[in-house]
Amino acid sequence: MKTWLRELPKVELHLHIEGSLEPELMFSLAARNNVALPYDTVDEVRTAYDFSDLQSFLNLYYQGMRVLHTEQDFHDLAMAYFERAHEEGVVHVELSFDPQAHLNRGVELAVPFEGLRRAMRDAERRWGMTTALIMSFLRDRDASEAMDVLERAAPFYESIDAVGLDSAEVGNPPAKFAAVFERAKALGIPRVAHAGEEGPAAYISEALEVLDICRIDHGVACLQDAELMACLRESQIPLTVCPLSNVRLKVVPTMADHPLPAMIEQGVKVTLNSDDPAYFGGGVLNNYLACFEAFDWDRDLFKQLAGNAIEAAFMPETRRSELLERLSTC
Ligand code: HPA
Ligand SMILES: [Zn+2]
Repeated sequence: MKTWLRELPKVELHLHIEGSLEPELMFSLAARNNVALPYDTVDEVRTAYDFSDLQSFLNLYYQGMRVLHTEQDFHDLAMAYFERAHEEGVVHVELSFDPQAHLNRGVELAVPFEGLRRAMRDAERRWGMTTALIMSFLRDRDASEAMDVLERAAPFYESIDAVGLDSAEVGNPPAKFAAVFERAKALGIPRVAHAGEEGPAAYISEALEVLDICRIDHGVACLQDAELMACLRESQIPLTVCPLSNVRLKVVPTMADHPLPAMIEQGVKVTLNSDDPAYFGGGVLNNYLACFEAFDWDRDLFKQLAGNAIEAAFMPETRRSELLERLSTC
């Protein structure tokens, strides 16, 4: 099954590229850019990755990304991830990044855009891997800052496949960003948002109603609300679920407690993703394997989930047909 899962053509829809920064690369970029780290060894970094909730993770996530300064740094970060993903049988990656977390420490918008875009072109050339780019807003900062970033990103609109919403959820409901998402819609940019990770089911409903999103990131709180469940079942809006992330951030106590089986049983369109692979125990394949170990799912179910991700992806229809065809022969 492990070999079969590796060979299954997998699509990743929920990946924070800054969360793919492995400690080894963190040290080499720190040396390259003369950034002091509060750790002496790679092992010390890994030991620090013991989180009690989303905020305790975010503190280290924002600290770690301070080693990223140049276009080349963002390129190298993304290429290192694409190479690992390729080895895991991932054929399409939708990576999100947090421009505000870089702007706020003096790294201009063009730096991540150009570094990531170059890596995306290189991944396509080297492995035939297709990719999409999601520009995410930090929900724990003012909406006016997000609006400003959206306007300043005008030279890069051709490079943006969607906008997203991430960071500390509780107390920062989707409606706070209504105007920003309305502006993105007017610009013709698709929209996704984290909702129902640590926050309540009401945030998922609000994100759907107020932000007019086409995908929900996480969404694991949906079972709290029967009306929302009926809406998710009928609309078949995709949810990008990240099971290992949910365990590491104590959204659920263990894999065995994860709501994924109940969500699938009740007809919700779910996909499996890694979120922040360097911090949460691995990439997409490890998330598939963890589900196999916890739930003993059969090949048909994994094919259904991989197919959901292909259907939910931002990709040309020719590529979608090609991947669905490949999946059907697995
Ligand atoms: O898991 C996450 N949740 C919210 N924001 C994030 N930003 C990076 N990872 C995450
Ligand atoms: Zn996320």
